[in-house]
Amino acid sequence: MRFGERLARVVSERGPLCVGIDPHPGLLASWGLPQDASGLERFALTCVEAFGAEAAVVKPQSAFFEAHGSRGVAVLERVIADLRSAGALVLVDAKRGDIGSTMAAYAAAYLTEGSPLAGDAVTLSPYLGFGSLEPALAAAEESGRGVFVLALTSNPEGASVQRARGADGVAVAQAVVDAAGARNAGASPLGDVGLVVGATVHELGVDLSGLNGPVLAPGFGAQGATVADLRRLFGDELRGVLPTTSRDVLRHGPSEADLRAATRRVLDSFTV
Ligand SMILES: O=c1ccn([C@@H]2O[C@H](COP(=O)(O)O)[C@@H](O)[C@H]2O)c(=O)[nH]1
Repeated sequence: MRFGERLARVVSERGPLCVGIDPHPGLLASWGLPQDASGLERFALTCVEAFGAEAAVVKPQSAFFEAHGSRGVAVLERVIADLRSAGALVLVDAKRGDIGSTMAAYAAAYLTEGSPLAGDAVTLSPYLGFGSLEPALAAAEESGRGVFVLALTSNPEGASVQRARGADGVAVAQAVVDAAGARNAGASPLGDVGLVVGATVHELGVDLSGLNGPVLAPGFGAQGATVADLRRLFGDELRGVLPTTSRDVLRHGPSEADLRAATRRVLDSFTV
């Protein structure tokens, strides 16, 4: 089954929430864990136990695993496998983007069946040109996986690039939306090429009506966005919108029960 189909199914079963696993050094400290790969592993596996069977999508942030070197990457590989066994879709947040020939190697790592770093989807940066992502888009299609391409990121610095207009007058972010929509044309219920649109942005300023794909909306809690922002940006019809939060749930650890309860509270806030 394609990624868009699997996503629609798991969201209908579990609700529209993505929870991030972001093992910040400060969180390791507040959970009473050592600042090494063993602390990282304990942190991440606690998350798997707490919400791997709750959240529709879980998003390990690759940077925090890479920061621990090869042992950290080995932990990420285990986390990906364990989350998939728990029934969550795994979105590896690695924000890869490079010239096409190098993208092919990233595609082999993150989007190819049998690779230990391949979850269900990966985040990509289109700022070497959307066309440079072609090897990843092709690999995702081939293996039934998905991608989430940065369109409007949640950080304030993103606007200077993403809101800029090309010679044709079209904003860079709108061009990304349109390119993603073209890849998703005709797919049902959702295409496999999603976008990242931060819930913190002041106004949407792009037309998502032709996307026909999922939208990952980061920025809740720690970055200040609220459920009201979600409705303001995307309207009451949130089909395909996947709010994501990391620290706002993770600060409730290390108790698995408290992490699970926080996950449920956040999900309820989106669905009431
Ligand atoms: O525009 C973007 C794209 C990705 N992120 C990532 O999401 C999480 C957010 O963590 P919080 O603790 O909920 O702030 C993090 O991994 C970011 O790298 C984003 O925030 N904005």
